[in-house]
Amino acid sequence: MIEVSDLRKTFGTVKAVDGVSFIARDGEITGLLGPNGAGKTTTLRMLYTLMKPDSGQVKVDGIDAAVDPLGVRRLLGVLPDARGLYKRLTARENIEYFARLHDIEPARMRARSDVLVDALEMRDILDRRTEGFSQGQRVKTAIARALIHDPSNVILDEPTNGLDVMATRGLRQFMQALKAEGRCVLFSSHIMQEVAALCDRIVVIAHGRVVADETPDALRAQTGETNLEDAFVKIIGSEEGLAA
Ligand SMILES: Nc1ncnc2c1ncn2[C@@H]1O[C@H](COP(=O)(O)OP(=O)(O)OP(=O)(O)O)[C@@H](O)[C@H]1O
Repeated sequence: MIEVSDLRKTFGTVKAVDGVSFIARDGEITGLLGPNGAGKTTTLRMLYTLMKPDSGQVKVDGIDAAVDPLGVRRLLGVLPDARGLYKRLTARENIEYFARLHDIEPARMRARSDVLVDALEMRDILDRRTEGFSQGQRVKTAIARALIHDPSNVILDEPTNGLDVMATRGLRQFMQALKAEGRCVLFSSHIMQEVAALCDRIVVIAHGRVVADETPDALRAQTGETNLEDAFVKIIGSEEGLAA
């Protein structure tokens, strides 16, 4: 479980994250939804301890990220916005390198790698150097690498960015499987349909603030819109009105 309370981060005069609080629960998919520049990536970076918040608290499975950042990292599998593969290495080598960083013994690493490679349908690219990989192939490799230590919490920054329809479908099924395994899955997106199709809970973020935190059905009911995209526009629109 990931608990975020009153998280804040300012860059110069830009309040990128301005008091964000929410809970992402185990066995659920939580979507962080917001327009470009809303503060999603900055929020996620603070969650996975890449960036220090100005204030506020992040807890993963009860561990405070400010007190024990390494402990938190062990509990997280992260697909960062910069996928950051080692391009001279093959997909397999990228995955194995992360396994070694996590001190996973070889037999366990092979077993876990096999599960991920099959689930992500990436056996055909496993022994190719990642240089020249398509977006979808890069995302698959980065996800396999991120989950090699079997983390109970999974954070994915815009996972379907740049993926085609088939790759997106595959990734959605994969995320649903992670949920079915009881993991806490948190991902960011600016695409309403994607969030609607996947999430148990939607945290809408605009101008660095949470403007809604609901189930998809509650979001529709709250805004009086049956179409989630209209609901989203209404929420973001009214927030912009408030901010003006
Ligand atoms: N390192 C940085 N230095 C200066 N400003 C930053 C930095 N990182 C983010 N920002 C600013 O903070 C705000 C939030 O950015 P962020 O990347 O978190 O948004 P986002 O919701 O992830 O957007 P997108 O969907 O476009 O990726 C933006 O105004 C952005 O320009």
